[in-house]
Amino acid sequence: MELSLIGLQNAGKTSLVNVVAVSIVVHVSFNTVGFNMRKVTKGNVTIKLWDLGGQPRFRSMWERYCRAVSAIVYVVDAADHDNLSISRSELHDLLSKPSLSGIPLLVLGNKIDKSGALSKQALTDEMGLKSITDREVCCFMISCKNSTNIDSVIDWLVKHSKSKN
Ligand SMILES: Nc1nc2c(ncn2[C@@H]2O[C@H](COP(=O)(O)OP(=O)(O)OP(=O)(O)O)[C@@H](O)[C@H]2O)c(=O)[nH]1
Ligand SMILES: [Mg+2]
Repeated sequence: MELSLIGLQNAGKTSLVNVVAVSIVVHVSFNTVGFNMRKVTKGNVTIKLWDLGGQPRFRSMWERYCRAVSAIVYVVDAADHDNLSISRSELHDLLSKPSLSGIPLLVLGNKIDKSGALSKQALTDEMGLKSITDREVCCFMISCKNSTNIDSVIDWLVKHSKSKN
C-alpha cells in the first residue's frame, strides 16, 4: 500500500509518521523540505508513506504524490484555529483534481492534547467534510504527542491497503 500525508505546515504529519513507525514520540521535529518517504510494516502489510511538506511552496506538488496512492491522509492541527480555513480550502482544492477522484480520504484532527482543540463535530463542520460525497471519508481525532487513537489510524490504513494490493 502506498499513501500520502497532506496538510499545512505544523499540522503534525511527520510526527504521525514517527509514532506510526516506531510507536515513540518525537517531540521536536523540523519542517519537511519537499518530502520524505518511510516504510512501515504491520503484520503482512507494508505501507509506504509519502510525508509531504506543508509550507505554501510545497503545496503544488501534493497532487503529484496523491495520484497513485490507496488513500490520502490529510492532517489538520485541530488547535490552530487561525489556519483552519486555509486548511479547508487547500483540502478542497486538492480533492477537486480529476486525477484524485475516488481516492479514500482520512482526515486526522491532530493535537487534541492541547486545550482549545476542536471536537470531532466542530472539525467536521470547519473542514466541510460533509460536502465531500465523491469518495469514502473518515475522520479521527488524534494526538501524536500522546499517541492517542494512533491504533485506529493504523487499523484504517491496514484495512484500506487490502482494497488495492
Ligand atoms: N501538542 C502537540 N504537538 C504536536 C503534536 N503533533 C505534532 N506536534 C508538534 O507540532 C510541530 C509540527 O509537527 P510536524 O510533524 O513537524 O508537522 P508537519 O505537518 O510535518 O509540518 P511540515 O513538515 O512543515 O509540513 C512539532 O513541534 C511537533 O512536535 C500533538 O499531537 N500534540
Ligand atoms: Mg513534516
